[in-house]
Amino acid sequence: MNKKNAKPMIIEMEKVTVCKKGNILLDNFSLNIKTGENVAIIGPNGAGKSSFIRTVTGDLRPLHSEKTFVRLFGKERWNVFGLRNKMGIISGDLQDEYMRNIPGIEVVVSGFFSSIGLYRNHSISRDMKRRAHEVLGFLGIEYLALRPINEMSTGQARRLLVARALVHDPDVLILDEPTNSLDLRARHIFRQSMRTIASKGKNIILVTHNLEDLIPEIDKVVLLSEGSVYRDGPMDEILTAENLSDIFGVQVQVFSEGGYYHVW
Ligand SMILES: Nc1ncnc2c1ncn2[C@@H]1O[C@H](COP(=O)(O)OP(=O)(O)OP(=O)(O)O)[C@@H](O)[C@H]1O
Repeated sequence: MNKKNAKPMIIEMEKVTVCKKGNILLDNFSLNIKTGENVAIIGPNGAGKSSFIRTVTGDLRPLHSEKTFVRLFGKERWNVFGLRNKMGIISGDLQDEYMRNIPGIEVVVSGFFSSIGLYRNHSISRDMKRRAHEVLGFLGIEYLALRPINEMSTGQARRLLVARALVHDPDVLILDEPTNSLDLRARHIFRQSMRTIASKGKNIILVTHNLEDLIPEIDKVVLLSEGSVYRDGPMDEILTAENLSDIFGVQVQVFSEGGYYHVW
C-alpha cells in the first residue's frame, strides 16, 4: 500500500517501558493499531493489559528514552479532555465509581463531560439529551433512562456505560474486561451490542482474558505476556493452542466455530 492510501494510526507505541514501585508494568512494549482495525488484547493476569490502557489514557507515563514514543491519532501531546473526546472507555472500575443513586439518562449525559454524574457547572443542552436518548434507543435500553444505576443489574449497568461511552460519538471504544461478572444471557446481549457498534464503523479495542468475548469483527489479536507483546496478527493465526498454552502456562485446546473461539 502506498503512503497516500495508508490508513492513519490510532495508537503507535514504540519501545515503551513503564515502572511503578520497582515493578515493570510494560517492558519495551511496541504496538500499532490502525484506523478501522478492531483489536483484541489478550493475556493472563498481570500480563500488562490494564497498564497498556492506562498508558494510552495518560494515567501512566513511560520511562524516557530516545526511541520511546506514544502517539495517539498521530500526535504525541494531548490534553486529557481532547483525548477523552476521541475515546470512550468502559471498565469495571468505572462501573464501581458509578454505584450511586444517579438516573440512567444522567449517567449517559455525563459522558459529554467525562465526569461521574452531573454537577451544577455542567451546562446541558437539549441536543445532548436528545443524543443520550438516541444512544439508549440504539442499544435497546431506553427503559433504563429513569432507573438509578445503583438499582440496575451488573449487565444493565454495563450496557448503560456503553451508552455513556458512545454518547459523544468517539472514534474508538476501549472495553476493559467488559463481560466480567455478567451471566450467560447478559454476555450474549453485550456481544451483540459490540457487533452492532463495530458494524457502525467504530473502532473497538477489547481487552480481555476471556476468548469467548472475541466477536468475529475482531481483525487483530495481540497476545501479551510479562508486559510485552508476545504475538500479534489475525485471529486464526494467533489463537492457537500452542500460543495460548505458552502465555497462560497451562496446556489448552482451542476450538473455533462460526467466527467464535472457545478454549478449555
Ligand atoms: N500501581 C502499581 N504499582 C506497582 N505494580 C503494579 C501496579 N499496577 C500493576 N502493577 C504490576 O504490573 C504488572 C501488570 O499489571 P496489569 O494490571 O497491567 O496486568 P493485567 O494484565 O491487567 O492483569 P489482570 O488480568 O489481573 O487485570 C503486574 O505484575 C502488576 O503486579
